[in-house]
Amino acid sequence: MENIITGKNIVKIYGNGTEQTKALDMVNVEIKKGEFVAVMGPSGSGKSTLLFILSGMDDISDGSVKFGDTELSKLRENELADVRRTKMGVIFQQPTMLKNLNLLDNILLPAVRDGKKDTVALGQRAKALMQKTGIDGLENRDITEVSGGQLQRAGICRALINAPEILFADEPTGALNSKSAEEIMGLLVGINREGTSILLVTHDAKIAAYADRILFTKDGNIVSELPLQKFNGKDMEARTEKILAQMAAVGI
Ligand SMILES: Nc1ncnc2c1ncn2[C@@H]1O[C@H](COP(=O)(O)OP(=O)(O)OP(=O)(O)O)[C@@H](O)[C@H]1O
Repeated sequence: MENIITGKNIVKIYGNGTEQTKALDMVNVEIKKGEFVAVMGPSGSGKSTLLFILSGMDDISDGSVKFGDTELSKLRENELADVRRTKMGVIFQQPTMLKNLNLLDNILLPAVRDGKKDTVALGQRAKALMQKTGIDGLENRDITEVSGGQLQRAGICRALINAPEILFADEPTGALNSKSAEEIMGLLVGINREGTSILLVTHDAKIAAYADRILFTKDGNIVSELPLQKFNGKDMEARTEKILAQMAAVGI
């Protein structure tokens, strides 16, 4: 299978002068098309930095990141913005939605920015995504009038509106109760089955257990990885145990 993301010798240094932090230190990483990869590791080990770098939201200090055959650092700012908006989706712990727009308009925003003119098709796509994620009927709600779980579902719809090739998710269930978290993970598994690659950052082994492969980070490096079978709705406990055992083995 082809790589959707190839990172080589990635170095990320924040700050300058005496106040420098090396957040990533020669990281090599590959994500295959269609893969669902989770990144786990202690606080400050570089998980979010890796997600920011691989999604082009932040630039590297050294090394290279390719999206397919495209070297991200070689793109002009507007070219990178286009790739990010049309081929990548991002969700965070707390979706940042605009307060003066209803849920539907927030979901449509990346497509409107993309200049897509076929508003009927777009409306239908938004409707289908809202149905799939279980928030149809809430189109006209203000973002303050929905639950955290519903807002995260809207965040997923927004991330998928331009049919991205990869979804980056940084602690997407971190603010949710365990039932909502399970439902969101079920949605992500479904999205992955339909072909969208996923890179998920989490500190929770139960959440990482939905992925096909786990990368473990420590002190700015990937120090270990664990391949799993594709999740088929079973063996959740055994998968979680495996992850916890490997974390203990590598001392994280
Ligand atoms: N904008 C920034 N400026 C300076 N240092 C930063 C910045 N962002 C992150 N860092 C530092 O880089 C290192 C890696 O941070 P990062 O947020 O990637 O870790 P993480 O594994 O995602 O942590 P957490 O689980 O706490 O979110 C840490 O030492 C952090 O303090």
